[in-house]
Amino acid sequence: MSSMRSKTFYLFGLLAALAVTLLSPFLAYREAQRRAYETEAELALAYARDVGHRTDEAARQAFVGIGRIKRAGLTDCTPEAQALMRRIDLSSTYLQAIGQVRDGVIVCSSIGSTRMPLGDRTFETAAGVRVYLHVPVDGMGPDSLLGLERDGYAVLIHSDLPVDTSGARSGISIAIFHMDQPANSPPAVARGAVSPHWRAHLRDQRAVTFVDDTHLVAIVRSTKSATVALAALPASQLHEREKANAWRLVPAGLAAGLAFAAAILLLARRQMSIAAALRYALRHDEFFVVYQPLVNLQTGRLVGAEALLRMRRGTGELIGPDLFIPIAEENGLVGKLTERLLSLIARDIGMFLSEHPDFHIAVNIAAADLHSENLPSMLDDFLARSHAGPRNLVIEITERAFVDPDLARRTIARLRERGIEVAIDDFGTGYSSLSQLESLDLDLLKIDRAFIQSIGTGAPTSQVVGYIIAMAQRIGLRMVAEGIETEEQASFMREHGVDVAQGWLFGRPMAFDALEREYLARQAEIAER
Ligand SMILES: Nc1nc2c(ncn2[C@@H]2O[C@H](COP(=O)(O)O[C@H]3[C@@H](O)[C@H](n4cnc5c(=O)[nH]c(N)nc54)O[C@@H]3COP(=O)(O)O)[C@@H](O)[C@H]2O)c(=O)[nH]1
Repeated sequence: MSSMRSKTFYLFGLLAALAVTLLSPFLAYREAQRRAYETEAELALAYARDVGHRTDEAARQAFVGIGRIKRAGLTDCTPEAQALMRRIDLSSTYLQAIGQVRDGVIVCSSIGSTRMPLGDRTFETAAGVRVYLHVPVDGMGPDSLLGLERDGYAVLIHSDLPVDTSGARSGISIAIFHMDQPANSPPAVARGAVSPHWRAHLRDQRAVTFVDDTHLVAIVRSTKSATVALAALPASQLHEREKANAWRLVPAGLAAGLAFAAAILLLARRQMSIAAALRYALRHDEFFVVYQPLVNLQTGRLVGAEALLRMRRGTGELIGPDLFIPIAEENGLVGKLTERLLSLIARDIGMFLSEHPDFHIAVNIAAADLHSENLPSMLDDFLARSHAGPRNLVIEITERAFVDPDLARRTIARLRERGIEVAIDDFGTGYSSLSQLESLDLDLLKIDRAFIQSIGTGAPTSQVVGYIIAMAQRIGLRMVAEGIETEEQASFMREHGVDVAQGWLFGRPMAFDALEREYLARQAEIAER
């Protein structure tokens, strides 16, 4: 069953690796397309904005010019009026001519007294501006000049000026529409192929980009005049850029995908090989136990030790419980490990516990142990073999192991009936609430290392340790502070009424012989005081 689980895990790893390998070129290609679109659309928008600015500037010059003549009150084609028209014309960059209009004909202008018919009016804007898109002038094409007439005056603008974006991409199409032109009518001014239907894509937006069959189109609405400017790049240029991006990104994506897939496979294989190594280690006695001192913070006495399992492979490689306990749990091996742990402790300690009834060994058990019917009898066996009393043993259960609180409560009750004390380990890292904690009927609470390390740092979690202590005191739990590394942390705990501490300040996990020597040395030191 357990080897079945690791095989399933490996199979999942294999499938995940395959999916990543197949997906990565596809995702890289999508990314190449996205980036190409982003770059080309940005470029088209820049052209459209440039055309929009030119259009606004041309309109501004036209209406400022007309306004100046009107304000001067020079209504007839007097020499002063024509001189003013010339000055306006010369000082503007977009106007070809400005003149006075009568019945659709310029009767005099900045370029003289030659009469110039404006031709057929194309449309009239809501603001009362008459727009002539094809002003007929001898020697110029029909679409060369654009006329704008208001209040009896007109300006002529060369149609190329607003749409002449120098240095523009080859194949670019540019157009200007007036908002008052009927839908689907051709643009007011255009360069290159422009579909009248593109304008409808803008709807109520300020700017829009889209791709149709032939072009990538950008349309921008002016904030200053009732016009929209459009720039369209050939779709073939977009596809060229997609291809260029894809040549760079797809191999990189594939390489990253393969590396990721290899990492998944390696992890899956390692999981499988650790599971296999665990089974082998159980058969070939590759486990040993180290003991970390538990010290009374008031007296300095060594009151117990936490037993911590280690695995040393035949190659000498040391594997820590952080790695093998979760894999043992996944592979249904944790019960066997706990059994081995207890028998190793019994072998290490000999008669020590029976000779030191005040000393206890703290043993970690996993969720599966908590739910196992065998646990109490396993502990009874251990106590009997060690000639120890129930007070010589403390069971540490992590908060995360309480997956089934009712079952946990029953097991805890069975242990406490025997006189074995039970501690909640790593408190604060799970989701136990105060009421849950109370209902579990525990003896001890181990404050997690993470909270201890935040003491004196000013981090938000540094407050939490005070709340945990107050809560434990309120429900009558004794406390053990784990991971004490500095004198400051130890003093904090002492001052806050925490009885027992564990951590590198007092000693790292060690062999039982070393622990025994440490115990005797401390006892002698205390006796001498
Ligand atoms: N179910 C079982 N779980 C076990 C068993 N043996 C260990 N474990 C659990 O594995 C986790 C890692 O344990 P370990 O690598 O042994 O680390 C312990 C200490 O070495 C470490 N520690 C102690 N003091 C300090 C310190 O001052 N600084 C620091 N950085 N680390 C310190 O903490 C670990 C003990 O933690 P805890 O048990 O929460 O008191 C760990 O979760 C073990 O519980 C086993 O046999 N079965």
